[in-house]
Amino acid sequence: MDEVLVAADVRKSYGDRDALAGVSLSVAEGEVFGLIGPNGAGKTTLVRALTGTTAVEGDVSVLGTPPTSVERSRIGLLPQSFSPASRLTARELVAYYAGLYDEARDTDSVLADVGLTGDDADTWYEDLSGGQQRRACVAAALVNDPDVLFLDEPTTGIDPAGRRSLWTLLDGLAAGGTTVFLTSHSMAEVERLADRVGLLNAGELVAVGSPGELVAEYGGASRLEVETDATPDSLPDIVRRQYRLAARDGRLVFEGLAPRDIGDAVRELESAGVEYDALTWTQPDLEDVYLSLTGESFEDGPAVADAPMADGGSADSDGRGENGRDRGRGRGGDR
Ligand SMILES: Nc1ncnc2c1ncn2[C@@H]1O[C@H](COP(=O)(O)OP(=O)(O)OP(=O)(O)O)[C@@H](O)[C@H]1O
Repeated sequence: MDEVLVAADVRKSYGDRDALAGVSLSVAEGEVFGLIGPNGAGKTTLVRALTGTTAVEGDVSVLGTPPTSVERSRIGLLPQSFSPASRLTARELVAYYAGLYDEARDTDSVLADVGLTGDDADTWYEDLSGGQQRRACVAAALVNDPDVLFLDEPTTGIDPAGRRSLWTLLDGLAAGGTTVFLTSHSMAEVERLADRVGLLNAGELVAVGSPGELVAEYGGASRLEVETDATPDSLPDIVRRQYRLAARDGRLVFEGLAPRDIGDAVRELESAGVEYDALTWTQPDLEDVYLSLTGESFEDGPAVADAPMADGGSADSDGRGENGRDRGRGRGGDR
């Protein structure tokens, strides 16, 4: 398969700060590549390097040529910060961008793809909600039916249903051969969409692989968490010898417990007279990979995942992301 995006030892510094400290990667045609990493890791700088909107050291090629030489109509870009004229309706905005290309998709059909129909399409940009504005911006990036689509945090501020419909849209585009380079703070989004994921930390790409590969390598083991006052020390020796036990966040944890062994572990607890309020079996996911490789925890603040974002995005109202996992408990230092 052809390599559509190639970065070789890309470096970018601002003063004495290295935004990119020698990043190399390649993305194949039709691949969805998800870039994750903490705030300030260099994700937007890498998108800018790949789109030729900032000068960098090292080699970058897009569709086989330097990014500044690629035919404009073949690239779609949704920057992280995009502030179109506020006194245009969503329809006028998309039509404006359509007019920049010799050939473009039908404005109404692109608006429908992002879920902006009826009155919303004829509402001034400044009067749309934050999520509707983001949808309009996604539509503007799609209108030229690009071969390569760069989306820098595309779903920020978009509600869960809107995110899912956008994910379906991106699935369809990738299936049709569009190469998608996506940055996101939503691990659920990246796990759901990306064929491969790169984790950028302090300007360095510290891991690249499919979500499954990364989870297998860095995600740690599955575990059973028991809400109880019991601690490992309070359990009989025979149980302590048989299981890898830990006490964490006020819970008793059976580390590395496979689903088929849950019943036996619970029977052991009951025969030891342990009282518990709840049991949760957890399989590691991309969030665990992120935490283990960045050393962050979700108690560190709103830097990651679906936590509230400065530009208007927000966590689901109960603080849980799309995968329903509790974001409130810090687990980064646990493994
Ligand atoms: N124009 C600039 N001038 C000076 N420093 C900059 C500039 N753009 C980025 N930086 C710095 O480069 C580093 C990487 O920034 P970048 O925006 O690429 O991070 P990011 O991973 O996209 O962050 P976020 O998740 O917050 O969007 C940061 O330390 C940032 O302060």
